Amino acid sequence: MSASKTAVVVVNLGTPDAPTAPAVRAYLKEFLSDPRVVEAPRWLWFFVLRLVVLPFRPRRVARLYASVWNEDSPIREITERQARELETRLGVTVRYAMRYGRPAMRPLLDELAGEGYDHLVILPLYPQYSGSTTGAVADVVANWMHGRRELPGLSLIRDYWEHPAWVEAMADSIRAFREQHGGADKLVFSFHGIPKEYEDKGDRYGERCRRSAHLIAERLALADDEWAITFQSRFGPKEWLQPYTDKSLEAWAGQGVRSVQLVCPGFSADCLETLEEIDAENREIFLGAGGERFQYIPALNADQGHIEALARIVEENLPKPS
Ligand SMILES: C=CC1=C(C)c2cc3[nH]c(cc4nc(cc5[nH]c(cc1n2)c(C)c5CCC(=O)O)C(CCC(=O)O)=C4C)c(C)c3C=C
Ligand SMILES: [Fe+2]
Ligand SMILES: [Fe+2]
Repeated sequence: MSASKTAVVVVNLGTPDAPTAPAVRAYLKEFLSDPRVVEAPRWLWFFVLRLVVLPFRPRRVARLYASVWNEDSPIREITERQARELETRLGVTVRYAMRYGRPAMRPLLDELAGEGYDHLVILPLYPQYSGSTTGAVADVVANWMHGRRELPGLSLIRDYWEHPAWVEAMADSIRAFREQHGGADKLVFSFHGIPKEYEDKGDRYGERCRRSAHLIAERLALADDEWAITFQSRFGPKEWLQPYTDKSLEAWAGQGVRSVQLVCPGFSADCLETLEEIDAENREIFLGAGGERFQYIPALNADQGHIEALARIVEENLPKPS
């Protein structure tokens, strides 16, 4: 047999095709129907999704998407650039897909198999593993493999929050921002939340986020009172991981914290959740509650330091030459 032919597949969460209510509705229907994302009893969620969420949320969310949309959705534009730059750096085929919406994972896996790739390195672009994100990417790969006669070799990069190259890239990016703009009373590490119940049932995502922030803060030699961890993006009436980003900002402003810098180390690309929820909504909350200066430190996106870190992480997962 000839030497193995490897492709890297980078995957991010997903996004609608357009910033319009019908496109957002189609996207949210696919996304929120995944039991990895919403674990409510199926029969109950079937009705709540169709009668409560999908008739109302898409119109509001489409407006938010429109406020951050460029030629395309930022998360798709950035993921595409990341894949292109990673391919140049690695000298190995790198393609990208979205877990929900387009470009979808399954047709890409079919295409790669058809092109004779017999080893796939799957890199979900979530530094901290959660069943609701990376687990959902793994499901697609597992379902795709089910029943196939010829299987490729497979490396699934489960997470990389502890990898020194990634920690260093995060710290370098924060340091560079602070060298240019100065510091703030508080540096806030804001992570996307998950329902508290998922943690109670064994998802250790929250612990990974906390340890992740500690590693970055340690690298920046920050004192304990100079930084904090919060969780954003609550959805639905149940409790999510705490402390909440919006409530914390409000409370700090009331306690005399004048300036904050927010960074979101769980997001490898800027998207609706960082550009709108953090940089617009939470900015307004903090300044409205008496804060004086709010700065958002962008995600690592396609920065050279990020590409270099991802390349090193992938290299450790490439098959050894025979
Ligand atoms: C309802 C449950 C949700 C869970 C659990 C969840 C986990 C989770 N999500 C991300 C990353 C992203 N989420 C994004 C958008 C988004 N997330 C949810 C819900 C859950 N997320 C919704 C409903 C939406 C869509 C917007 C909205 O209707 O409010 C995005 C942005 C995508 C974009 O198009 O820009 C990202 C990225 C993580 C990391 C995570 C758990 C670890
Ligand atoms: Fe989300
Ligand atoms: Fe959000």
